[in-house]
Amino acid sequence: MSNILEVQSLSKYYGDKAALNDVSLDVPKGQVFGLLGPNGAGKTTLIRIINQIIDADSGTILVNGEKLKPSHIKLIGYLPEERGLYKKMKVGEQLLYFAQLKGLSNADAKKKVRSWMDKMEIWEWREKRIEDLSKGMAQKIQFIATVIHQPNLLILDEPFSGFDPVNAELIKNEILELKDKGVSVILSTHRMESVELLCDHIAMINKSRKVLDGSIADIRQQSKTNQYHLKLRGHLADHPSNWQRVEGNFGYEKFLIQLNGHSTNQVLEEAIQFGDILGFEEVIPSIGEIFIQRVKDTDHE
Ligand SMILES: Nc1ncnc2c1ncn2[C@@H]1O[C@H](COP(=O)(O)OP(=O)(O)OP(=O)(O)O)[C@@H](O)[C@H]1O
Repeated sequence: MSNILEVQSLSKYYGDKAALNDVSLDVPKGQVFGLLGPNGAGKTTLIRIINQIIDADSGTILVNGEKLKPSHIKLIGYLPEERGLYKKMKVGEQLLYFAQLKGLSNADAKKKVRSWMDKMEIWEWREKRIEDLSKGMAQKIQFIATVIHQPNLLILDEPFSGFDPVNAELIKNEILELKDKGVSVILSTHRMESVELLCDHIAMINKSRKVLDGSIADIRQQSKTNQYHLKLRGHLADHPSNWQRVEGNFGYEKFLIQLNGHSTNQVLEEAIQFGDILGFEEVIPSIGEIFIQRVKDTDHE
């Protein structure tokens, strides 16, 4: 599979403080790529360099195998964390303006504005000024402004902020629909449940360096620690000392068990003696848990 974006040994300093330190990553075509990291890690700096808002001190960026150049801006749709709409401008005019700015003809821009506004069921807002919209409504307009010119690469910085759960779901589905059409997406967010739902691949930056990179499936598999959850019916008067009780209500008890050289069958043979087994499954850390662990690990390195 080819990459839409390749970042090679990118560094950026503010004074003598590194915002990005020798960061390299490949964004595969047609995937949702999660760019994660704690506050101040360097994500926005990287995104701004890709969008040619600021320059790197060293390193290279390739878009579709070509060195980053001004004409690439039209291939990219960027939703910045700080939204930038003109407050006094009317919704319809504003979307037309953004579409034309990104190279669409007047006729094409009009068609696209109409179809996106219909799709999002907001055509009746076209005469409203941005300053008269709620935060969530304005976010919808900003999302349309980001995708209206049919970019090949979408860079979305916290795209769900300000949305209620219904609209967040709508935006999530739009992102997946765009992915189905072949659009590549870089998603930067602190919402780990969105990362699990949407991303195929993630990279994590901590303190200006890349500290994790891989497919979600591989990263979760590699983060396993040989632990299992065992659920038994009822209330147990006694249990082995190496079982850690993690939950117990509603007529069952749940334990965390570290295999420690035993096989899963051996654990189950022992468990049968304590009661009716309701469940037994491997503990696979969530991306949120992996994130926290990785930050702790690399903070101490
Ligand atoms: N214009 C600037 N001048 C000086 N330092 C800056 C500037 N922009 C960013 N930095 C510093 O660079 C580092 C990386 O910041 P950046 O905004 O890229 O982080 P981030 O990962 O996007 O964080 P967040 O999740 O909080 O948005 C931080 O230490 C920040 O203080």
